[in-house]
Amino acid sequence: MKITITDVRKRYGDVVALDGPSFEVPSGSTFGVLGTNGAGKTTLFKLLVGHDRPDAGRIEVGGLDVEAAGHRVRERVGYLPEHSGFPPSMTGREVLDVHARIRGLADRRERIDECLALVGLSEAADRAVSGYSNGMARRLGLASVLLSRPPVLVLDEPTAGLDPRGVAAFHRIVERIDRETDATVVISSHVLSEIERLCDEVAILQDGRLRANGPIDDLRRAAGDRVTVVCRPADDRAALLEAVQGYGDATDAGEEIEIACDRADAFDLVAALGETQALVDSFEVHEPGLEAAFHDALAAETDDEEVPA
Ligand SMILES: Nc1ncnc2c1ncn2[C@@H]1O[C@H](COP(=O)(O)OP(=O)(O)OP(=O)(O)O)[C@@H](O)[C@H]1O
Repeated sequence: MKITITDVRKRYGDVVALDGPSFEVPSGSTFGVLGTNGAGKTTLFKLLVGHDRPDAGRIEVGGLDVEAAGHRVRERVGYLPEHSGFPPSMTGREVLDVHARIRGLADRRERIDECLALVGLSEAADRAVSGYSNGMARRLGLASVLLSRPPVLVLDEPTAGLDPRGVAAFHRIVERIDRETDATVVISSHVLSEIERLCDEVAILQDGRLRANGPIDDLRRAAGDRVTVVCRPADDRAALLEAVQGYGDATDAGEEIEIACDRADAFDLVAALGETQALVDSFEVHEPGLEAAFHDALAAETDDEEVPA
């Protein structure tokens, strides 16, 4: 089910939370909304699921206007908010039973079992939620969203605060949903690698504005002229930093030094590193990823701001 966002604006007092982004989420895609803190991701999701109204602009889900069609849109969209809580004394199964009853599901028992299995909570289903880890609670939240098989899933920073195992488990579930259903899945995150792993397309927001959007492969290709050379210094890191000056933007990244440079300059840099072997233990050249596209998108904005009106 396609989602269309057109020139959506939202203010909270003096704060402009959304400043007119327009983009489409293709039907059946797994779509990432990427942005730093305060970029407007949660605001956009609240408008998308009808929990709040835009000041201007329009959002359509499968051709239905969210503002005009209210509850008909909410039936189509399963929303996992950034923070959700459950009554701690209830078991996971009881929580899902309440949600299933509210939605009037006919095949309640079977569907609850299916959703528990899908999120890997079958064995923990009859334990009190108070004993669940953060990761289990998030997966229970996802199960509650999946119960009514909504054609659109909106997941707001679903892995925030989870440990690496919890993140990996959540990712596997999203990948399975992507493989096995036609659902359109919209996920927000500020973790680039997560979006890169899970999503086909992305919209990058900053300060409420759309900075870039499209298939991740296209954004990567657009950023393709930049590569990152990562060096592990021998003893004298200051001398190495000095030696790489002029080839690109060098960053002291803990144990390593990263030099972001044009592909054309990378050859000269690698040759120079070869000549200064005493300074370098090892180096690698990294091809551009979504990270390069993200930084390009944000840097383009900084450049715009530097142009006098
Ligand atoms: N109810 C509100 N009242 C006042 N300001 C708000 C409200 N909700 C959001 N904002 C502001 O709007 C801007 C966008 O916030 P939003 O929560 O949508 O960003 P976000 O991208 O989800 O950020 P995060 O990654 O930190 O969750 C921020 O400056 C935020 O402080």
